[in-house]
Amino acid sequence: MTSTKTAAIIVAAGTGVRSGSAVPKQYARLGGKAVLAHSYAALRAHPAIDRVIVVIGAGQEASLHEALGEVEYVIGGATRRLSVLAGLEALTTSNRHPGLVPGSTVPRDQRPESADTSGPRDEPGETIGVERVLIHDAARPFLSAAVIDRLLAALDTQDGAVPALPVADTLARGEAELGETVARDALHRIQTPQAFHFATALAAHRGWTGAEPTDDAQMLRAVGGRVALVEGDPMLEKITHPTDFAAAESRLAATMRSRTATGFDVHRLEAGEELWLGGVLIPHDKGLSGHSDADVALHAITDALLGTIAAGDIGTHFPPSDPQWRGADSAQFLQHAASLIEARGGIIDFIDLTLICEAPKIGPHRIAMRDRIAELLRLDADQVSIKATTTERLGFTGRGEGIAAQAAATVRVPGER
Ligand SMILES: Nc1ccn([C@@H]2O[C@H](COP(=O)(O)OP(=O)(O)OP(=O)(O)O)[C@@H](O)[C@H]2O)c(=O)n1
Ligand SMILES: C[C@](O)(CO)[C@H](O)COP(=O)(O)O
Repeated sequence: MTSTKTAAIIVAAGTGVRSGSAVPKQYARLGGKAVLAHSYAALRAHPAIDRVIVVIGAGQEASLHEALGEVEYVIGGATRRLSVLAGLEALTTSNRHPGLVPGSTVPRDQRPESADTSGPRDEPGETIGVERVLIHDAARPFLSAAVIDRLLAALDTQDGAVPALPVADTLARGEAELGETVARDALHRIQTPQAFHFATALAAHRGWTGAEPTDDAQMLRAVGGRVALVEGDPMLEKITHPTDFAAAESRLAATMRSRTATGFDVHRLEAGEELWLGGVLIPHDKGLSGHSDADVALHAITDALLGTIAAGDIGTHFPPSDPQWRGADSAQFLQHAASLIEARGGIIDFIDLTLICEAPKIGPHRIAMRDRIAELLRLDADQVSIKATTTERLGFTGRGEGIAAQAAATVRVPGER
């Protein structure tokens, strides 16, 4: 039994018709990663949120995996409301396995049309202690911790809370001809995440019989819930139309600061060892010895990544004296460094690696290494560069006693907001 107090649902099951994007807009790239990856990272990184579930469309599993790796998800429905309901129902179960499906607590006639109900579930009616839930559009990628803080604070006294922005333009009715002007003082632009006490949100969704709502807060109000308005954020604009992507890129660029750092590592070549380089096993008469699997390339890149956020070096996080790292796969060190950057809202832009050795020849393995490093860091292949050089038979690399690697990493991290 888990004890989730505050959970988040990201609805990402839409097809994004209005965006004109070739792929559903939540999987389109923004600042080097999927739109959804920004929303997910923001919720995952918040210390008060202990469970995040993504609601995806049927058949979007591969896109989700490419964007986020292994995460908890559920299949949504034909409308945003039904997708939210699928997420809420999933939170009534304790099973957190990726691919979790909605539980049997949903009356048959209220189940999301596309929901697969064949998977694991808990007993009907069970709730597992989720007290608060944040419901967020994947299509609103730039979510700050400050907005989440304001929403959760408002839940101390209210049933729900939504981020709101004032309306700056004159508002009027009319079709082709201008009709009456609408007073804008009491109007707001409502964003997500929308925060609720879980049981209230679940009841409101399960019992909904009205016309298709545009958000969750109006469903809360329909059952008598009080919903607070908290200060929204212009960064939280939803990506809806084609021009919104360029606007989002500009907003992102304005808040991010570029950082570059380097990493350097050397390991000894010895007979009887495997040769792991760049996450690839390379046939050679000698292999590298030392910390973990001694993948000098991944170690140099890990140090470069850690350097971009001033988070020490590989030894700080994985001390060589700790026996648990003996023979370990260095891929986990690389991914740990990437996860620290992601937790700070950072984006990895580019990796450049130079291997320094007389043998083996790196050329035949360059593509495999590039693709493996890109896969581990969830980058495109053209964001990873691999070069090699000899030292003209000079020094320890020239004598074939060891291999050296130097790496540079460029990332963008959020500035002050
Ligand atoms: N059946 C649906 C429809 C929408 N959404 C999600 O709800 C959020 C807000 O909806 P919207 O911006 O309207 O997204 P789409 O429905 O994908 O866009 P469009 O209406 O242009 O097709 C998006 O993150 C979208 O993925 C969902 O989970 N399930
Ligand atoms: C939920 C929402 O983002 C709040 O502003 C909005 O209502 C979604 O509307 P859409 O028509 O589904 O994009």
